[in-house]
Amino acid sequence: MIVPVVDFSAYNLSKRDADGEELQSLSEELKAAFSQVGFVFLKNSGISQEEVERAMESSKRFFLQPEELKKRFSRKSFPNNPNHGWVSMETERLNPSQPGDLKEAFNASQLLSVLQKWPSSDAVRDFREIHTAFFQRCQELSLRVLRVMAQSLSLDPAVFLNAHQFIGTDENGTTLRSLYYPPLKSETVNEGQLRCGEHSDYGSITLLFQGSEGLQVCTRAGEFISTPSIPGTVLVNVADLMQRWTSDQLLSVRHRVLLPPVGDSSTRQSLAYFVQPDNEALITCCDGSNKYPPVTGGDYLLQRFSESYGKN
Ligand SMILES: O=C(O)CCC(=O)C(=O)O
Ligand SMILES: [Fe+2]
Repeated sequence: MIVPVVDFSAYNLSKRDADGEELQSLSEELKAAFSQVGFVFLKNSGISQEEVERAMESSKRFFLQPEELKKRFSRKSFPNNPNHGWVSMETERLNPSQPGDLKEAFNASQLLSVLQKWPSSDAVRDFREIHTAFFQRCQELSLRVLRVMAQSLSLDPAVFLNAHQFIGTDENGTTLRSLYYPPLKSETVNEGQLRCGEHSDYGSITLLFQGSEGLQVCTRAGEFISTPSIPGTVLVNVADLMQRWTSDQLLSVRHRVLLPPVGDSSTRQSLAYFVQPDNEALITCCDGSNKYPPVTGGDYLLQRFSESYGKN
């Protein structure tokens, strides 16, 4: 199994609308990828490699600051939005049966909230502006992908869009997460510990921009295979709530980030844009079946967060 590369030119962000025939063939390619592999590389999406590098470079300056400075922005220290902010090394376990992940992250969500706190010391003065702009570009692209996905299942093209109307506000949990995997010494790594434990994502879809290799994706036969990092593309995957929404027609697949080889002290960066349905959107199986009970986007997300961060 390899992750297919699909050309998104027909509905590229610089285009106002798409030609009907081109859109139809794009939707067929996406359906094949999402129903068989769960992941697809999109090329010519409209988000440039320069935009990705700018966001990664600004994040890296934040992560390289002393711990005390980062702590001021810790996740859970903002009562208005418990998900926003910095996550320190080994705090999160995406595979709850294994030790904490060897990564740091910064989650940005609810951009429009005036209460949101953003890093603003000299080294990271541009952090808010760059992350907000990148969030908005990812938002535009995700809505386009969701529209094509609805068409791929012969549904009303607006069916997924209607449940993603409030991205960026406090009524929607969509998050841009910048990830930094620091250099590791193999002596200090615990048994079973990874850079990012085996998991599937929670929401509707995820856009992932990787600075280097390291991601592995699980095949239907249960074997993890390494994916390349292809500059200029965005890796898109179906997440758990979308699999449930589509009554398992589209697959949310487990993935993980491996440790670097022994003696390799390189760092790794990625940007993950986790698209979530609106908190109040009621997700019911889109084929009209009752394979899964209806759940709201907000309740589903809270339940999944409590599993990966523990109860405290
Ligand atoms: O860093 C990566 O490449 C993947 C991260 C990931 O899968 C996640 O945070 O959900
Ligand atoms: Fe993931």
